[in-house]
Amino acid sequence: MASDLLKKPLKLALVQMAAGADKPANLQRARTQVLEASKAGAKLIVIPECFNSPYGTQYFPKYAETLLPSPPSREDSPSFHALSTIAKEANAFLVGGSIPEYSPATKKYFNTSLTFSPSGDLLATHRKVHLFDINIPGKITFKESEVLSPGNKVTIVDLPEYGKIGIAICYELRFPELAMIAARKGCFALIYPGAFNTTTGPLHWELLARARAVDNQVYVALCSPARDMDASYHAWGHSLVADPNAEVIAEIDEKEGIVYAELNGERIDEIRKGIPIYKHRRFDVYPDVSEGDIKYEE
Ligand SMILES: NC(=O)CC(=O)C(=O)O
Repeated sequence: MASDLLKKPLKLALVQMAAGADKPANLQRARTQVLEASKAGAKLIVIPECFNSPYGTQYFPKYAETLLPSPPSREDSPSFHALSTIAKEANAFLVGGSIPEYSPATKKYFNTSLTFSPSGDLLATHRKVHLFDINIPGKITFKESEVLSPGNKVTIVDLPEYGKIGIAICYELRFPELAMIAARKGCFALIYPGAFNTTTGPLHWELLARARAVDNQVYVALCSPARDMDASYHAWGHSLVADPNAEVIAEIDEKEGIVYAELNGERIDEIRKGIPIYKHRRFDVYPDVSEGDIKYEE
């Protein structure tokens, strides 16, 4: 029996690519690796957070592109046009990691993810809602809000013929509310382009992916850049997929490569039938965060 959440099996690929200082080279690298994933049969392909630039507040203004009005011109956003073309060439849904965005209207910068259909049409834009501002003395200090402004919407994307996915970026994995809202609005998977680091990654990356999966009984996919020890930010890597039972079903180390997983709606149904938390919730005792005044894009 086909699942209501994911109507047919879907091959997912996470492209853990290296992203350096040369933007055209990053775009070319994304193309080569996305096409490789599509040749292997992937129909939903994800690339990492900040795939067109090094990750760091000092780089965002230089690499930022203007996305509005949409579609932007090729001069305003070479990455938008590259992603649209790559999705079409790959004949796959493409979650285009994220890029630094500049809005001339508001004079603000954002960390923005664009998702394209297999025909190259833009399906969704997600601006990182929770900015990564942390200070772990002696280890890592990072303050996205020095340069970036936050987005203000939950993003849910309908993939025709398959079902819905929730999209959020990196640090947002730490906010269970976003995941709960997307899952309760009917998503079969939560997709996070992300770039944890060698301080937070070892303890939190897999833990949080498995936590969001077990909380919500959905697939969770995290796609990181490959680690570059010459860069100012050392990405954790370890792109992975957790299944609805919180089992890691595919994972890579810190080097470049592609992670594949078959997503199956019947697996979600089976897990929800065995442990029916969806039926046991007590919204007479506590509120349902997926109801009420939520700003989301669907
Ligand atoms: N880079 C991020 O947005 C988040 C991260 O590294 C962490 O939460 O840890």
